[in-house]
Amino acid sequence: MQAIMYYIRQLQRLSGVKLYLNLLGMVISGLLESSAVLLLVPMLGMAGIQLGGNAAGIDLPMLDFISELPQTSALALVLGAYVFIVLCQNLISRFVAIRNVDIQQSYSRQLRYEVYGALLRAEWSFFLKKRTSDLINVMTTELARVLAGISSFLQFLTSLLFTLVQIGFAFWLSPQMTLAVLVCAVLLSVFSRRFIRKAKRLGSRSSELGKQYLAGITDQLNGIKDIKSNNLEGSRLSWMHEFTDEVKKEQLDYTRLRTNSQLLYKMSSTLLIAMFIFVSFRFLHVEGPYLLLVILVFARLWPTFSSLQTLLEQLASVLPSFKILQQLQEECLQAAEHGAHGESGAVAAPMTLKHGLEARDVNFRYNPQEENYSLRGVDVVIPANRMTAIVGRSGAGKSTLVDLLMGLMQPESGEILADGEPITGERLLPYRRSIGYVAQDPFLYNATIRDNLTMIKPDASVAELWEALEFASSADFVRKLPQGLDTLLGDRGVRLSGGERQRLVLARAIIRKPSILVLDEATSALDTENEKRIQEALERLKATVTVIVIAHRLSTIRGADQILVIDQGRVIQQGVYSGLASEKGGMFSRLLSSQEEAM
Ligand SMILES: Nc1ncnc2c1ncn2[C@@H]1O[C@H](COP(=O)(O)OP(=O)(O)OP(=O)(O)O)[C@@H](O)[C@H]1O
Repeated sequence: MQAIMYYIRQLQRLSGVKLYLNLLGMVISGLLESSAVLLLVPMLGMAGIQLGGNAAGIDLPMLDFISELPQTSALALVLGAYVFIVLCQNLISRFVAIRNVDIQQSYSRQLRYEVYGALLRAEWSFFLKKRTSDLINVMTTELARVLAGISSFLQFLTSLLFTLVQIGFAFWLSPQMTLAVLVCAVLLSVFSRRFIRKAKRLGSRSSELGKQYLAGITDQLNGIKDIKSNNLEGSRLSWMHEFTDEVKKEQLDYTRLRTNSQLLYKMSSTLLIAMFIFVSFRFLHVEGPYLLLVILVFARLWPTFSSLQTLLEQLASVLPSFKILQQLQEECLQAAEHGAHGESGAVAAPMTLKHGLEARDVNFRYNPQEENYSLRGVDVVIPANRMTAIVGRSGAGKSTLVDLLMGLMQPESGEILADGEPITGERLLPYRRSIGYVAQDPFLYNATIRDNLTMIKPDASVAELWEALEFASSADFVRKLPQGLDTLLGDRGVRLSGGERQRLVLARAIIRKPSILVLDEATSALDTENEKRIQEALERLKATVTVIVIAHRLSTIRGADQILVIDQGRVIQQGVYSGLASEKGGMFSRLLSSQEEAM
């Protein structure tokens, strides 16, 4: 309940008085509906059924004048009033329904924006610990369930107010009857608490199933090539079969729960009406009109209790989603990067690296509970406007060092300095803005080539776009594409080869004219000719840009000003290509000879 209240308070802050006006509108609508029903009393009276008078305990002096009118005029008046009240009630209902959607959609927009903003502000290590599919699940399914829950909560509040109005009317018609109905309702609600507890349990199961489904299906569709080439279709289908069976069971359980609780309310209402009529008739000897009143009070009141119960069950079933969303927001807040973009989304101006980067006695491990460190006592200086290459065996710690140098993660101990100052706090984002990065697995958005490039520099001119493409040796193939810069990439557009993707990502990294360019295996998928052209371009660039490359193909780093050799998280050799190659028995010369043997 605490989690629900957290989001309701947010909604209240966002919608302010509008929310209360809407609730008031709902109450007025309820009042009008009840008074329309109340008009049945004189109408029935005119039709010869005497509900008024002492027998039924109803006194409507304000309607006495009707009986003094000629019968036709009286009937026309009553019917006209009835139509007018129903019209007003419906107009208010319509207005309230539209306002409700307005309030809920504004809040939905705000909540999505807030949660996504919190996610984007979280540091990189937060994402390393999370499954992407779990985050997608929270951003889609769980968030939608929370919004549906808020809608149920507002409906619950409205129904509650409406029920109070109905109780007021019923009390006026017959206090004893109303009290009796209320006592029965309270007894039943105590008994129905187990339905609510069960709905909550089913809600948790439903959330867990949703999470599992998204994780499974994302994993399998990402690995579809592996599935097809290894002929795993059958086993994947049986996974789907088992999973859908679980979903079916869960849905059936929830439907059973809902229908059981509805059955209980319906049967109890029928039984109670029968009992009241029997007792009134047999022992209290009351008249027919009073019996009609019993039915009227029950018929108006009992469905509102029943709908309150349904709404409570709905609310209980989405309660776990409120907790999941709140937990994610709290985790994001704890993992927020210092100086991360504020609400306005304003971006920091990039810094220019003048002297260089330094890792000072850096130790790092991904999991503080584990003994193994990915980096140990790393002490290196990376001079500005030079090319530094990082080499080593697979799993040596190259990408980890680069991630720390980019300020994506913070060392467990030691410091990363840019021009002698730690890259923490307010300096982090301006520093990160000064970096152009090309990852091992180049990522392009499902958008046009132009959009992919201008995403990094929105004000880039066409000439600048082509300059970056020339640099990355991709201008020729982009020119040949049917729509050139406006060619759509990705699932719905052109599929590029691994090498073409790498070159486009390199063009994107360079377009901002970064002060630091980080290439993590960025030319691994290129043919020799394109790789050579990029090497030459990098050679020209390094006078003005600090270039850091991770390379497996050692032939590509001959021109590097400095090579760092890493093994088991330590920097074990440092120097220029020729010097390291001549250190016999060293790791670098061993890597070199194993590559020469492989050629
Ligand atoms: N997200 C992670 N969580 C836990 N351990 C990790 C994670 N990423 C890397 N490691 C571990 O840290 C060590 C260094 O990994 P890193 O990716 O830096 O190596 P690398 O030299 O870049 O390897 P490769 O050349 O294969 O990319 C490895 O032992 C690896 O298992």
